[in-house]
Amino acid sequence: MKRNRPIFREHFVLHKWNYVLGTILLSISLVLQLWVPSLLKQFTDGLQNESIHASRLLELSWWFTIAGIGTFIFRSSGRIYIFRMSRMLERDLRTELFSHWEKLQADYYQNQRIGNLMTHAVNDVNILRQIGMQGYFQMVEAAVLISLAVFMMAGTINLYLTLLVLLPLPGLTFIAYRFRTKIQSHSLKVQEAIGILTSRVQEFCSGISVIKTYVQEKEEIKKFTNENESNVEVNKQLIRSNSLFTSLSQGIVGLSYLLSIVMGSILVMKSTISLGDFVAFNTYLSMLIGPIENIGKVINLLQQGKAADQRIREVLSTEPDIKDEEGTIPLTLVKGDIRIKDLSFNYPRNKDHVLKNINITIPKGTSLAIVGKVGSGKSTLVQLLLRLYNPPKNSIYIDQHDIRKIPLKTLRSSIAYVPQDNFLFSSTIKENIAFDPYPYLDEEVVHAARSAQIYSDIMELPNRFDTELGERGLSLSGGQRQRVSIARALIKPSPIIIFDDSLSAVDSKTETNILNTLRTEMKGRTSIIISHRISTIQEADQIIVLDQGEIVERGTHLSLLKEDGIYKKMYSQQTTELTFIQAKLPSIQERKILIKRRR
Ligand SMILES: Nc1ncnc2c1ncn2[C@@H]1O[C@H](COP(=O)(O)OP(=O)(O)OP(=O)(O)O)[C@@H](O)[C@H]1O
Repeated sequence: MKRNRPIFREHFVLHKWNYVLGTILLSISLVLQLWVPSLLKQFTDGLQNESIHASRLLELSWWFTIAGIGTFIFRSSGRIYIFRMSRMLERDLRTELFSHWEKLQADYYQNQRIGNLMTHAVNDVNILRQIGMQGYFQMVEAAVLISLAVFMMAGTINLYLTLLVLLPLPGLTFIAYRFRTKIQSHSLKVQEAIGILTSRVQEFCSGISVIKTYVQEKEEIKKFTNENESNVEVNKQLIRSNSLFTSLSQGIVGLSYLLSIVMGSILVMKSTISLGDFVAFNTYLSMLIGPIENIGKVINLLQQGKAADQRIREVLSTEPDIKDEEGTIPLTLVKGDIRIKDLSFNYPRNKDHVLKNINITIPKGTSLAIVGKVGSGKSTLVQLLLRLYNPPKNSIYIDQHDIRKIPLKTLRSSIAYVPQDNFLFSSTIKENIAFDPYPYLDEEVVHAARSAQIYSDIMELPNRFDTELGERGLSLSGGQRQRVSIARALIKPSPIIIFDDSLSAVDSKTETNILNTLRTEMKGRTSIIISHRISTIQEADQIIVLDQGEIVERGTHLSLLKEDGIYKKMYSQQTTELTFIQAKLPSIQERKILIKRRR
C-alpha cells in the first residue's frame, strides 16, 4: 500500500481521541504536581510565622498525599493510554512491513542487504514508536509543565527573578540537542563495532575447521584483537561525549540554581518575597529542568523519526513486480500440460540473455530432464515456471494458459519444488515436511519421509519427527537436509513436481532407492528433474541439454547416446569415473583377505 502521508501523522489522526484522553490525564497529573510547591510555600510560611497549628499541618499533609496519589494515578493512566497507542503503531507497522515483504519478488532480496531489512523492521519501527511514546509524552509534559510553572513563578512569586533564572536554561535545550546528535552517531558506531565483533565470532565458529586446518589461529586472533580495539576506541568517544554532555548540562543547571539561590535569598532578605515563595520557586525550578532538557532530545528524535519514516515509506511503496496481473483467469486447478514457446530471458539487472529461444513441450504426466554445465540456465528455467521471476508474456503455458494469466496462488500451489539450497526452517522435522498449509495426517508425513528415504534417519533422532532442527536445519547432514526437502515436495499433492539438482548430496545406493520410489510417486504428475548426474535422469521421457542458455541437444537417453554430443561426453566421463572408482575399490574376496590380515 502506498503511504503518502508521514506514518506517525496518519497513526495520530487515526487514534486522536485516545491521544487526547492520554493528554488530558497527563495534564491533570502535571497540574497536581505543580500544586506541591504552593503547598510547600504555605507550610514554610506557616512555620516561619509560627502560625501553623496541628489541624492545619494535618490538612496540609492530606493535600500533599492527595497531590501525590493523584499525580501517580493520572500520570500512570495517561502514560498507559499514550504508550499503548505507540505499541499498536509498532505492531501494525511490523505486520504491514512483513506482509509487504512477502509480496516482493526474489530479485528484491538479491539486491538488498539482510542487515538493511532488519534495520527497517527493528530500528526504524522503534524510532517511530519512541516518537509516540517518549516523544509525545515528553512534549506534552514540557508544554504543560513549563508554561504553568513559569506562569506560577512569574505570576505568583517574582517576574524578574523568573526571567533571570530561566536565562541560562535554553542553553540546556541546545546542548541536549547537539550532544544527542553526537551521542547518536557514536552509539551507531558502537553498534557497528559490536556487529563486526559478533560476525567475527560467528564466522570463527562456523569456519573453525578451516581455520584449524590452515593453522590460522594466530591470524584470526590478530584480526579479532584489532576489531576489539576499534570497539574500545568508539566506546571511548561515546564516553567522552556523554561525560561532556552531563558536565555541561550540570553546569547550566547549577548556574540557574546559583542565580535562584543568590538572588532569591537577597529578595527574601529584602522581604520582596517570603521564605515560602523562595522554597516554592526552587521547587518549580527543579521541576522545569528535566522537561527543558527533554525538548532537545525530542527535537533530535523527531529528526531521526523523519528519516525512519522516509525509509519505511520507501519500502512500503516498492511495488511487487510479480503479482496477479490484469486479465488473470480465475483458475483454481491445473492439470499439468506444460509448453514453453520461444522463451528468451535476461535477469532484470543484466541485459545478456541467460535463456535463448527455448521451446519445450511436456505433456501431462511425463518427465523432462535438464542437464548442462554450471551456469547454463537450468535453474533459471524452472524458476520462471514458478514465476519467481517474470517470464516474457506468452512464453510459458500450462494447460494452454499463459502462466502470467494463471493466479499466482494457483500456479505455485500446483507445483512442488525442491530447490537447490534445501532450505529448512528452525522448527521440527514434521513441520518442515508438512510445510504446505494443507493439514497433513501423521501417516502422510511418514509416507513422504519413507519415499524420500529419510525415514530411518529420522527414527534415529532423539525426538524422531518432533526433533527441533537448528538454524537453517544445520543440525542435519547435507544429504539428510536434501531428503527432508524432497519429502516436503512429495507430500504436496500437486500435478507438477520439480527437482533442482536434488540428489546431488546422496550416495548412489540412496539415489537408486529414491528414484525407485519416485517412479511410483510421480505417476500421473508432470515432472522436471535437473541434474548433473546421468544416472538420475536417464529414464526421463525426454532429456534436454542446455549450453549457454540454448537447447543444444534433445531426445531420450538412448537417442542422445547415439549422438556424439555433450550428453554422450558427460555419460562417458561419468561412467569412466565410476569404473575408475570401482576399479580402485577392493573386491569382496580382496576385502576378506585384508580383514583376515588385519586380525
Ligand atoms: N539473480 C540473478 N541475477 C542475475 N544473473 C543471474 C541470477 N541468477 C543466475 N544468474 C545468471 O544466470 C545464468 C544461469 O544461471 P542458473 O543458476 O540458471 O544456471 P544453472 O545451469 O542452474 O547452474 P548450476 O548448475 O550451477 O545450478 C548464470 O550465468 C548466472 O550467473
